[in-house]
Amino acid sequence: MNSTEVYILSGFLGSGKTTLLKTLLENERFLGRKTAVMMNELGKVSIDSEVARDEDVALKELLGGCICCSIQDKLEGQLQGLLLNEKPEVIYIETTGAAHPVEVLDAILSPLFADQFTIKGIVTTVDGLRWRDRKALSPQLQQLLLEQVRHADFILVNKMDELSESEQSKIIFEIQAINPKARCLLTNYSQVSIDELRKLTLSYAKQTSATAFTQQALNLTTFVYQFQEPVSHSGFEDFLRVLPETIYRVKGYIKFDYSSKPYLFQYSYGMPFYMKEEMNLPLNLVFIGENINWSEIEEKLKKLEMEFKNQKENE
Ligand SMILES: Nc1nc2c(ncn2[C@@H]2O[C@H](COP(=O)(O)OP(=O)(O)OP(=O)(O)O)[C@@H](O)[C@H]2O)c(=O)[nH]1
Repeated sequence: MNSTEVYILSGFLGSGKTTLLKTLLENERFLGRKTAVMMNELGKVSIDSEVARDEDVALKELLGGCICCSIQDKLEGQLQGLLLNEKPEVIYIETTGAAHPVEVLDAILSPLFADQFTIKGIVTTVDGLRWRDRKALSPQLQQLLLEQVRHADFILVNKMDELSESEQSKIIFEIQAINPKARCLLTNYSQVSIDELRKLTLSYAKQTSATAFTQQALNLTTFVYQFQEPVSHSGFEDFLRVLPETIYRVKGYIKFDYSSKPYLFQYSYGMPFYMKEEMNLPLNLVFIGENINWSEIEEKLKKLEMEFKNQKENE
């Protein structure tokens, strides 16, 4: 099955995410791809959704909370519904301006279907004026602006028309200093070509050295491991003990040597958590991290599975 491309549109309130979505949907209409949109708004009533009122675009709205915290479960259900019923080739997820990028990725990557996605990247719009005057914001909001820039893979410094040339270069300089890996573009009304975005890739895939070389280096990356076998619990604990600190999140289902049912496993900033499940679920483990060599992680997990298999054969 072809995997669905997913783009996360992040950015502060009023920075131009909906305008960007409009641009992208126009591009998609031209390309003729089956497109779906998920919009998340903090309020109970959607204001922006008419952007996607096109019979060719499947639209899901998540209202009344932020996907990165209060309505994660609802998001999972809606994404699964979209995948099953609409089978889109591409999904655009517009987050609320208050969302933190790591938490959004976390919310989207359900172990039930993460292997059906190719997360292409986090596209962040920055309101140039807001950035210029950011010192007037509360420290928390300044921090959120910074985090949205730091974790982005593609940054649109928007509302260029409102800035002088020297302000434009100063902002680009500041943003590139915070996130040198992201592509950074100055835009008016979030005008960007979809071809530029399609060059992004955030999900780990086995790469030949040639493709790895041409691919853009990204900050946050994701990786899905599919277990074929149970593993030893103590071996898995050893694996966790030496996980790099920049793996922020691991979640999914895992089977241990002593139980026929899988466990839901959650790991957040160094803390593991296990809960026994009553039914068999796909044994996918989803990882989110920064600057990680995922092939090393993959090798270690494979080794754990092999060890269990060999041990069983010797019994
Ligand atoms: N002057 C100027 N205005 C812009 C530009 N891009 C967007 N806007 C305007 O800025 C306002 C906010 O744009 P949106 O695209 O709705 O921003 P958003 O990030 O979706 O906003 P929220 O949904 O509130 O988070 C709208 O009135 C846009 O027309 C730009 O490049 N220049």
